[in-house]
Amino acid sequence: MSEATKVAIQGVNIHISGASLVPRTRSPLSLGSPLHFGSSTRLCYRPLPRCHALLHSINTPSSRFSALEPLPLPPPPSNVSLPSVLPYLWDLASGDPTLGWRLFVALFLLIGGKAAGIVGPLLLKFAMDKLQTAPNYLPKQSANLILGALVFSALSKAISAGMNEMRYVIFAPLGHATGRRVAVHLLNHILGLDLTFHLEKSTGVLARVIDRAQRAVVHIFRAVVFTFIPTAIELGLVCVLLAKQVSTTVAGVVLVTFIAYVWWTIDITRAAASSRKEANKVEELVTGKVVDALLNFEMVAQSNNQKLEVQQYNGLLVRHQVAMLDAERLSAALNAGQAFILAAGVAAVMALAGLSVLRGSMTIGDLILANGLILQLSGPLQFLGFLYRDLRQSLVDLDSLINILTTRSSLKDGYVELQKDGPGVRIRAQNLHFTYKSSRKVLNGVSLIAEPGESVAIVGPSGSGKSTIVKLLLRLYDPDSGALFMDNLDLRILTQASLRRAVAVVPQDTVLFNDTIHHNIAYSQPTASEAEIVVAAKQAQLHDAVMRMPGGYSTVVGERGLKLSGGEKQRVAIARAFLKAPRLLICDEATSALDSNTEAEILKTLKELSSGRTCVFVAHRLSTIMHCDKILVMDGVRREEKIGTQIMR
Ligand SMILES: Nc1ncnc2c1ncn2[C@@H]1O[C@H](COP(=O)(O)OP(=O)(O)OP(=O)(O)O)[C@@H](O)[C@H]1O
Repeated sequence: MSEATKVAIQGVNIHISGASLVPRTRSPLSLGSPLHFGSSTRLCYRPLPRCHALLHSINTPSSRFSALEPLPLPPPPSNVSLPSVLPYLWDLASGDPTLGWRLFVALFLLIGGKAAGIVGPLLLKFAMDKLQTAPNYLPKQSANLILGALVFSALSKAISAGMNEMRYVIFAPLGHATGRRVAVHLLNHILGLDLTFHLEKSTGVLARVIDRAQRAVVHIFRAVVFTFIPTAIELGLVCVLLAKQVSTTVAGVVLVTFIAYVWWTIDITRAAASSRKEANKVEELVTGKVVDALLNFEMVAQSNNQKLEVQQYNGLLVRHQVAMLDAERLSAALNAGQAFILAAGVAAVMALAGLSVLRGSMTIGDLILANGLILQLSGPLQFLGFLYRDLRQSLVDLDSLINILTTRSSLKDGYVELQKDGPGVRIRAQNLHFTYKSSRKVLNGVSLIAEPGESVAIVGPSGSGKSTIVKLLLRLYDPDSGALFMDNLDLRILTQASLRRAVAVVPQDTVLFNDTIHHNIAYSQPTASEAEIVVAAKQAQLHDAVMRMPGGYSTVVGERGLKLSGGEKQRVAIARAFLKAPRLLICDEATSALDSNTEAEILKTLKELSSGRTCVFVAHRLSTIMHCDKILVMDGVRREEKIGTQIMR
């Protein structure tokens, strides 16, 4: 190799050679002749199995509910106190076009329901007073009036309950829609965070946080809109009524009872919250543990570590049990205390009212009214305690939501669009240095130039940083120093979406979703037509294998479906890449897990795929890189002072 063909590598132990800097002329990919498309391609599809129908339904949201609302949503609350969370939820809910009329109708039903509840005891008092003072014989009209009052006082409870339920039906969709918006927002945010965040967080934990946040929003709505506000209104009405109709002392006793009840509820619930917080934390660990053990079952079984996994799981469950028992003890104290305060309040009111009746300053009707109104309040009060606990729990759950929503990606998105189409892309790496968080230095001055259409191999011992270069090329990380350019544009100024649109990766282990093979191929280009997917599968030499599957392209593959062989999985990745028609193709040890026959076949397909594109091949085997234009040798020796010049042809 002439000196001129060598590409200088700055830095210590990494070198690149250009086997030929003159791009080879490659025959353009011939797509047309062997494949015939059109209506006949539809014959490839067999009837959808049930599971596919289910997956299909997941992808087509009901028309009753809007699909994805435009983002962004309001900034998350600064803390999880109710005064901060409520405006946040209000902002979220106000995006719903039905908010106005739902609020109006709910308010009407709220007032109507509470009024109906209070009218009952009033009618009863009226009937009792009339009966008490009535002579032995009443005219028919008066008797009918009393009977009517008695009947309506009984019916008023049902009217009140009916209006309350209707209020729930009218307002509940808003709570659920807001919960959904939060969950969508959260998943959108999480998927936008960098790889470091995802590597640090367990998948199980993140799934749980999303689930809890969604439920927390629904609970907060239920507690605040359906209980706290209505109960406060009802309390006000009851106290005013008691003061006017019975006595201010009785109204005072009811108020004191209520304050004592709320105080006890808040005090004990606060104490229980820390136990629940601990229980939540451990629950996340428990879920993470189970998901990890089940996802990595093969590894667990191979290492004979079933016992270890179960032991660790049990240890976490014991911690969870302790925290839960603590919370349940406090919950028992809460319930008992609430019942006692309520009973004491009712007893005091009854004693006061009874004395007044004996003294003649109150009628039996007044006593019945006082009793009726207190009982009327006690229903929501008992519910209030339960919902307050729910609310506290929901606020604790929202804590994790805020933590995640306030986490920012360490990679700031760029603003320039990388062209999607073109014959390959020009890559320039300039003196790259990179260290993973809390790890040793991995890249120490890597430089490289690949012209459009050239193929570059990256070789080197395990751990020398080959895949790290791929991650930098995909901008999953930024280099600590130095820069990477595509089409002479720094990756940091490119939008991540346009960069990733122009790049396709065939990894060592292809990720398959538990979905149809059709969906799995289309994953790189979700808008692709059926015909395009079949073309890609044929180009990847996958079509015949798909046609042998029980459901053709509708066969569900992945962990919960049909298992594919290593070679078939790689062909799915290659079909994805064909479909995407990238400017840069990255094969990250794409054939290293395959036997030599399969490898040879896959390499043939990859060669076709790489034609006319810039390609980066990360490989251990010489067979994979023989055809490459340039070879970057990563020297795994980590002594920074070592400078070698190992050139491979
Ligand atoms: N997310 C990470 N956090 C910390 N260290 C990491 C991370 N990913 C990789 N490393 C470390 O960086 C070094 C380079 O890893 P990399 O995967 O780039 O090597 P490689 O050359 O591709 O290895 P192999 O051939 O085994 O795939 C290794 O020592 C690895 O342990």
